[in-house]
Amino acid sequence: MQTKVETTEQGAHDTQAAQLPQTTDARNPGQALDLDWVLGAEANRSAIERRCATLPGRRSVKKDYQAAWLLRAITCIDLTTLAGDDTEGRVRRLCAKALNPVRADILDALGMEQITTGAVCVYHDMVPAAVGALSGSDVPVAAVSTGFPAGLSPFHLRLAEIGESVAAGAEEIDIVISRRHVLTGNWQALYDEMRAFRAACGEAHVKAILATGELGSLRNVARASLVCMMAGADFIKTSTGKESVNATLPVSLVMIRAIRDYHERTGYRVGYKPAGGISKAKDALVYLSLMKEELGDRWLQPDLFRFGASSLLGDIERQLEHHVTGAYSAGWRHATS
Ligand SMILES: O=C[C@H](O)COP(=O)(O)O
Repeated sequence: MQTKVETTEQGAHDTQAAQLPQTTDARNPGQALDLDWVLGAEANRSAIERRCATLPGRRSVKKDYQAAWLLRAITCIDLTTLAGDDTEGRVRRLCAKALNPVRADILDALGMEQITTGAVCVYHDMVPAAVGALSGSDVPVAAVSTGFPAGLSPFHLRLAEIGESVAAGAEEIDIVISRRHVLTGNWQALYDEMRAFRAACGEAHVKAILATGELGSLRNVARASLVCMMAGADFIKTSTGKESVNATLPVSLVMIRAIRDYHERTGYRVGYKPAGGISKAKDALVYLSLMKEELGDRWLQPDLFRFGASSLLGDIERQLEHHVTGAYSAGWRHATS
């Protein structure tokens, strides 16, 4: 029997392409824990910091393009309130803002239809108020569960909390991982925990909060990102917003490259959510351009990218108003709740 032998360079490329997994829009099912892959993940801090240092200084998009990017950023916000003094009234006001994030006259001037934020993100107790306020819309409620923000409540209670949030109508669950599993290199324990959280979520999508400010090194961030994706995370998220260091560009680059690696090896796209301390429109533009450069346009959609932010929307709306009127209004005019 004759076998076809590839002799041309193109033939070699075709063979290589045939070996790559097909990209799919299906939900990431996860896979077995691959420790060789995890332990092979490294992060060169100085190269990462050099790359990130070039980002904010870069000429950014201007005028109408900038307005379009800012509107896109709004559609990717998980509009968040995670405060001990949250009330149902505050959550209802936040939901009203999520449904109408930009004033009609500004949208008219930009020639845009109504948009919404990507989701509203609240504590478990506030889920019913948010679900009620958003009913009839496409805006999902995301609940922070599993003993947010420390994630140190008994494991069975963390699983039960997920179940209760889903039963109350949350369509997205932001879980917090046990940092100690990462700090002690217990990747199997992290994988098992994440797998159990994913199973408890059922159809609800799960975002794995790594709390990167508490993981000790960028290498740990890379490894924890891979383990959570292998265990079936739909999104990986930087922070709770409660750590002393939250979303940063170097951490983002490491996580985004882990997402790229996972996609190249498995064909599954996992989403990215930087969270905590992102409050300026210009920072949002930097994150969007980082996503575009590292992962491509497909990751600029709300099903694959979210900002976890409580005050970003106000600054974006202020910048859009300036774009339309030429004047800046006071920041307090753009409060979100
Ligand atoms: O997940 C979202 C964060 O808790 C929001 O943090 P932020 O209040 O600093 O925007």
